[in-house]
Amino acid sequence: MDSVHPAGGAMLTVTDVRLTPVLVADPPLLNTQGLHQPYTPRLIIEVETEDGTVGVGETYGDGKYLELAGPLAARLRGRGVGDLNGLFTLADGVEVDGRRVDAALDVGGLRGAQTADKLRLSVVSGFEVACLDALGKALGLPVHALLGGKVRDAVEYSGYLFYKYAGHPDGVAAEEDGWGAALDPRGVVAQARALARRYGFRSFKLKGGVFPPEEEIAAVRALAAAFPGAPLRLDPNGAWSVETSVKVAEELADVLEYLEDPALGTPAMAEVAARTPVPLATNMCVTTFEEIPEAFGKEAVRVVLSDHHYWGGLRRTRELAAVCRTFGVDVSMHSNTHLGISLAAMTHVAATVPGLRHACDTHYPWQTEDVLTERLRFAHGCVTVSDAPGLGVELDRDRLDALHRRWLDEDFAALRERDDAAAMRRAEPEWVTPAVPRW
Ligand SMILES: O=C([O-])C(=O)C[C@H](O)[C@@H](O)C(=O)[O-]
Ligand SMILES: [Mg+2]
Repeated sequence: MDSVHPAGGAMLTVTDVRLTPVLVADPPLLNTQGLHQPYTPRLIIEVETEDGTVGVGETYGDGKYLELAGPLAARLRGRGVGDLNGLFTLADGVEVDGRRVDAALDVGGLRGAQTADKLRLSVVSGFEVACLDALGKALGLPVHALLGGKVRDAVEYSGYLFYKYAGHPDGVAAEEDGWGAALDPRGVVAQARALARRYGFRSFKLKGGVFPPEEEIAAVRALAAAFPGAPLRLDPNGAWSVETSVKVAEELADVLEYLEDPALGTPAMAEVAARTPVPLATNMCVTTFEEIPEAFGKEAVRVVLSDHHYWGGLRRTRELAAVCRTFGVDVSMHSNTHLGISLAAMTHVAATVPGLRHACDTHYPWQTEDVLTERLRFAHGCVTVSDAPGLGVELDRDRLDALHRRWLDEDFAALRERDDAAAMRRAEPEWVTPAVPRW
C-alpha cells in the first residue's frame, strides 16, 4: 500500500476474506485439565479491501470457531471495512450448532461454560482486528490511534510460568522446546530466571491447579525468595474449594499481587474474597458483560483479566475497561497460545487503556513459531507500541503456508481440536479431566 486512500479508508469495501487455519508448536505445558498438545490450532484471518489493502487478525482455530468464521467471512464481503459495529450484527445472524454450546469448561481458555455468544464474540474479535489493521493501513494510522490514541509508549507483560515436562510424551511427534522440565519449586525458579534473562520480565504468574496446593505454595515462596519484591500471581483455574483458596491466600498474602480464579464461579469467588485481603483476579467468572453485575455486586473480583478474543475485540475491551474503572475494579490481560498478530493487537489496545496497573499475561514466549516476518520483541518485559500503520506487523506467507500444510496433514488431524485431557492421556493413560474442586 503506497498511498492513503483519498476518500477515507472507512468507506473501503471488503472484497475478500481469507481464513487460514494453522497448527502451531506448543510445548508440554501443564494445567489443571491436563497437558497442552504438541500443536495448537489458530485461525489467521485476512481482510482485503478494494484497493488491495490487507489487514490481519487471529483467533482460536478449533472447529467450533471455524464453523462460524466461514459464514461471517461470506457476510463481510461487500461491506465497509470501517463498519466495525456492523460485525456484531453480522455475527448474530450466524447460526451456532447447539451441540457446541454446553456447560462444560472451554479448555481453549478455561473460561467458564461455553455459550453461543462467547463463540461468536471470539470469532468477531479476529475479524475486528483484521478490519482495524486494514483500516489503519488505508488511513496511514496505527491501530492505537483508531482506538483514540495511546496513553503509554510500551506495554508491560509478565513472565508466564508453567509446570512442564521436558518433552511431550514418548511417541508423540513434537518440536523440541529446549526449556527443560519444571515440576517442582527449583524447576519453576529456573524457568522464571530463564524468562527474565531472555525477555526482562519483572513479574511472574504461575499456572497452578496442577499439583497439591502445598507444592504450589512452595513454588511461589521459592519465586519470592529468588525475585524479592517482584509481583507474583498464582492461577489454578478454579481447581480449589473455598476453604483451600482461603488457606492458600493466607499463606501467600505477603507475596501475592493477586490470586487468580482460585475457586470456580462468582459465588465461590465472592466467599473467598470476603475472607482474604489478597485481591482476586479472574478470566473465568467474568468473561462477558452479562456476568459483571453479579460479580461486581458481590465484590468477588478486584481485577478483570480482559482478553479481546473473549470480549469481541479491541473496542469492546476498551468498553470493559471503562465499566471496570467505574466500579474501581482493575483490568489487566489474559492470554493463551496466541501468535504475534494477537500480541500486537493486545499491545495496541493496552496502550490506550488508562490506569493499567498490572503487567499483562502473554503466552508468546512459549509460541516459538509465528506467521510474521519479524517476531515481536520484549525489552525489560515490555513491548514497544508500534506507530506504523495498522498493527505494524507483516504476514510471512511462507510461514503461514507451512503451518497451514501442517493443519491439512491428516497425521495431525486429531490436533485440530485442542484437547488437554487427551494429550495428558498420552502420558497418563488413566487421566480424566478432574472434577472441580480438585483440592
Ligand atoms: O486462566 C488462564 O490464565 C488461562 O486459561 C490461560 C491459558 O489458557 C492456560 O491456562 C493454558 O493454555 O493452559
Ligand atoms: Mg487465568
